[in-house]
Amino acid sequence: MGVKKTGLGAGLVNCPGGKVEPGETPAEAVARELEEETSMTVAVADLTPAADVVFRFPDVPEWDDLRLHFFTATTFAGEPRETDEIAVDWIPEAGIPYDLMWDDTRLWLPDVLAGEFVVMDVDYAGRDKVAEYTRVPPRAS
Ligand SMILES: COc1nc(N)nc2c1ncn2[C@H]1C[C@H](O)[C@@H](COP(=O)(O)OP(=O)(O)OP(=O)(O)O)O1
Repeated sequence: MGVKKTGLGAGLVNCPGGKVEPGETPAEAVARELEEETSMTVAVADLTPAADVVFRFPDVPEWDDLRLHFFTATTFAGEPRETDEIAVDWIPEAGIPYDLMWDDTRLWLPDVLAGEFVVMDVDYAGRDKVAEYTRVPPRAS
């Protein structure tokens, strides 16, 4: 993970990622974004679904709802390299800087790192504070 340099969430610490392009699965998008943003590579088959989180921003009408598909992997190639998009590096689990990340991350990433698959709905108050959240059953698609 690292400091995102551009776009939504610039200045926050986040994991590599980005939007799913037409024709891609979320896992294919993760593999592509990881390589674009860090130069590391991972095979789609080596990605494990780890979280499915929907964010709503009712106070910010110009922001659409977002759905985040988060994956983990233990098999990959390369080492993180800073790019124009994110200043990535390895961060030890005990040092994850939740105070510098999207406010929702602290609600689900610890359970993901403990091995759970997390499905959650999160409503923000304004642009940067979680108002409420709910763990929900796995979605149909
Ligand atoms: C509340 O919103 C978010 N919370 C969390 N925890 N993570 C988020 C949120 N919004 C985006 N993210 C993640 C998803 C990705 O890992 C990164 C970047 O997402 P984004 O789609 O904004 O990335 P871009 O670099 O703008 O996309 P492209 O590379 O496709 O242009 O942050």
